Amino acid sequence: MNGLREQRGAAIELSRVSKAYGSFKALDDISLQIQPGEFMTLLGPSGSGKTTTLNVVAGFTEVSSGTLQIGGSNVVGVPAHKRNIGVVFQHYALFPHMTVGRNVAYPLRLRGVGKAELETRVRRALDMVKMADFAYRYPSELSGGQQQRVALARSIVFDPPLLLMDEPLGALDKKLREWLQLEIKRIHRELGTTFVYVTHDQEEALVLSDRIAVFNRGRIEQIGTGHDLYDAPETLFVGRFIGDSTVLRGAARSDGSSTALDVAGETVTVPRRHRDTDRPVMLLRPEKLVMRKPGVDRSDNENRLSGTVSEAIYLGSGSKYEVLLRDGSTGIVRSSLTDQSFAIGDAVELCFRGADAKLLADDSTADTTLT
Ligand SMILES: Nc1ncnc2c1ncn2[C@@H]1O[C@H](COP(=O)(O)OP(=O)(O)OP(=O)(O)O)[C@@H](O)[C@H]1O
Repeated sequence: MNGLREQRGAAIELSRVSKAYGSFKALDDISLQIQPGEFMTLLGPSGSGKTTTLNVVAGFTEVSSGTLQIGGSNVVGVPAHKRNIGVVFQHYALFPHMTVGRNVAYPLRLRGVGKAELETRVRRALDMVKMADFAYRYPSELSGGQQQRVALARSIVFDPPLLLMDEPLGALDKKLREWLQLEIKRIHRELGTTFVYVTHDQEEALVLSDRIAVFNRGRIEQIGTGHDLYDAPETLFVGRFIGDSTVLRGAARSDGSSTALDVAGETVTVPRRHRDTDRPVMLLRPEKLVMRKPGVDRSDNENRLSGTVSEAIYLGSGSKYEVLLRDGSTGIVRSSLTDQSFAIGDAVELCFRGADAKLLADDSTADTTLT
């Protein structure tokens, strides 16, 4: 038997996978490569295809077209129970009539593992999720978070090279969720197993993942590290889904090396050309915007937009402000404790350097699909 620590993760490769239900495409030509031992999160709004993708990998859903390899082997057509994958769902699905110990031992019994080895492995899996003291309890005697830790122990006890988790923390309160996120991260590090994790919560995705695949309407919009997605979103949907953002729209003009937008009579400029085919928008992260009282001097290459503070949210370490712009859209600014503070109703200017704005193609689905 290999120790848990020596377990290597499996590589996964989905290539041009589609899944249709009648004329509806739940997955529309998805390609995704996951490295051995990687923590990959599938992130997106409800109905975007995350669970369908996970179910395809698990073998619970067959693809309509495309290929799927796990550990270098083609597994299309291989039934779920022959794929040797650990799975954890949102609802704990422990057997209520079995103790914690027997629940965790179950996958080993199925595999005919002998008593001595079974006991060692169950103990080790329960140790890993810090539930060793609960081996003789029944699921009904555990809290939701404890049940989910037992479900996790049951899914790793047979050393699967791949662990799939579908919103495993979705039913838990925020504090517990944040603590278990760190536990899952630690377990991933200790095991070296490949983890594929489904969530609609972008903060959770940022905390956990090596890389994130952002889903929208059955397609993957972008795959990258949290840093890539925040700093260099390739689409407006990704820019809006990850982190806070201000989106500026208006009639566009390009003069070869720069693009200007007319936002309700105020012109803002970025030093880049947009693609001729695009209706361009500018996306700004809160930390790239500076809020000032109107009329304060500015540097030459600074853009400014007038607005009115519509919301002030105290965050402890600073404040977050929403600013109603002239065109009716909302700007989002973050300020630190040392900055000047503003009150709702204050007239302000939002200032930014053109180089700090992302120029992206407009996409009408980007606003409506936020969760
Ligand atoms: N068996 C099915 N028959 C018909 N449509 C389905 C079936 N399973 C899923 N769908 C549809 O496929 C789309 C993708 O569903 P999926 O469960 O993958 O979304 P999701 O991103 O995981 O969403 P959620 O976060 O709400 O679980 C949805 O529109 C869903 O209604």
